[in-house]
Amino acid sequence: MIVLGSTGSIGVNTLNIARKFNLEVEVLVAGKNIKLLNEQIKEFNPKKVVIASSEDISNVNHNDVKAGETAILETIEESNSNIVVNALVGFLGLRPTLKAITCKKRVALANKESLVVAGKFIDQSNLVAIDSEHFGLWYLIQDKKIESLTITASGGSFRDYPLVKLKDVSVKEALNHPNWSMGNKITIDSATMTNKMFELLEAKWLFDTTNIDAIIETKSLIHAMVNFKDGSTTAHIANASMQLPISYALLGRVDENILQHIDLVKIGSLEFKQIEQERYPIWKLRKEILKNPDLGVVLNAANEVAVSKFLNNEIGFLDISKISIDAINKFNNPTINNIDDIFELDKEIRNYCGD
Ligand SMILES: NC(=O)C1=CN([C@@H]2O[C@H](COP(=O)(O)OP(=O)(O)OC[C@H]3O[C@@H](n4cnc5c(N)ncnc54)[C@H](OP(=O)(O)O)[C@@H]3O)[C@@H](O)[C@H]2O)C=CC1
Ligand SMILES: CC(=O)[C@@H](O)[C@H](O)COP(=O)(O)O
Ligand SMILES: [Mn+2]
Repeated sequence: MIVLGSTGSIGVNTLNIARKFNLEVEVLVAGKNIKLLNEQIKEFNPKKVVIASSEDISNVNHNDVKAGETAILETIEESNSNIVVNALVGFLGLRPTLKAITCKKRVALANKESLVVAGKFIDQSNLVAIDSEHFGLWYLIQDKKIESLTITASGGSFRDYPLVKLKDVSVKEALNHPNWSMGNKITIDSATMTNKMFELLEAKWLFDTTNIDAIIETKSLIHAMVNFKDGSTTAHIANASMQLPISYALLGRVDENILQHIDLVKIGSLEFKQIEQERYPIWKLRKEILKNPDLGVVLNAANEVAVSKFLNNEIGFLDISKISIDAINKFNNPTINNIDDIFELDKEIRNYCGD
């Protein structure tokens, strides 16, 4: 397989599954974490390696190392592997997703931003999403009449903070997710609830419905629920680990044990809450965005600029959602007729948001 983003949270979990099931790793793609990449090279012996910047090539212990986005695309094209795990973060993941599809490879897609911005142009016939909630939905959906889908949110790092404190929170506090250990960008997206907005769009494209909502389940043990026409609701319950969704994406079917079952008696109780707009202002956009999914391009670009500024201590936490909402108000009716329009609009919005 090809692992794009091998040194990240999903990348490392993917390699844990590759180790467990003895899967061959043909290509590793990473960014700046050369130390971890070298350890992965030693263990998995890939044929090719691609990194973000040519400056780091001499530090990589491999004789076939290339750098940059074009090298990622060429390497996908030249590889023999049938499966591409896309665990890159952000808009950067879109071109590799499109390339892997064009090359008729199976795409194990953690890079949800690909679907958020370009869902309507993405051929899903050989694509599996790696996202805990969507895995849960897939697991639950059966051949019965469905009324609606529900995904859960943890509520993120500031779920229990007094609202008045939110304007002064630090980057360190924002990166302290209550239940999941993930990369920085998605952890901030969880804290603003933008991750859940992305996931509604992701679900819209994956399951072809806008009859989908989210609620907070504070322990992240229930990942998704399906409400059937007959009045029953089923829930997907599993420990908070990405190893199960990744295993299914890589293997198709899993009969071995991957996770420990949850001991409900030990857990004792679960708590559910509404997603409140006062704490998560981005949630005001929910109906508008589901009605016009092309707005995913606007939300994604503005959010990427804002999250990067926040992580660099250039703006406060509450400014992230303000920047996204402002961009949605400004570009409220985008025209997207083809994939090139997405790249154009993405650039325009980044400019507008001061990238
Ligand atoms: N983490 C999770 O549990 C979940 C994540 N996702 C989605 O999966 C995707 C990945 O998330 P996550 O693993 O948390 O993110 P991380 O930030 O942990 O990992 C991102 C990976 O991309 C690499 N990378 C970044 N920039 C470049 C570049 N220019 N060229 C090559 N490689 C690059 C990083 O390299 P390096 O670190 O070496 O710089 C790292 O390997 C996101 O879209 C996220 O929304 C979805 C569900 C759950
Ligand atoms: C693990 C996973 O799928 C993440 O997308 C997770 O859902 C993030 O947590 P939040 O529920 O806080 O957004
Ligand atoms: Mn998720």
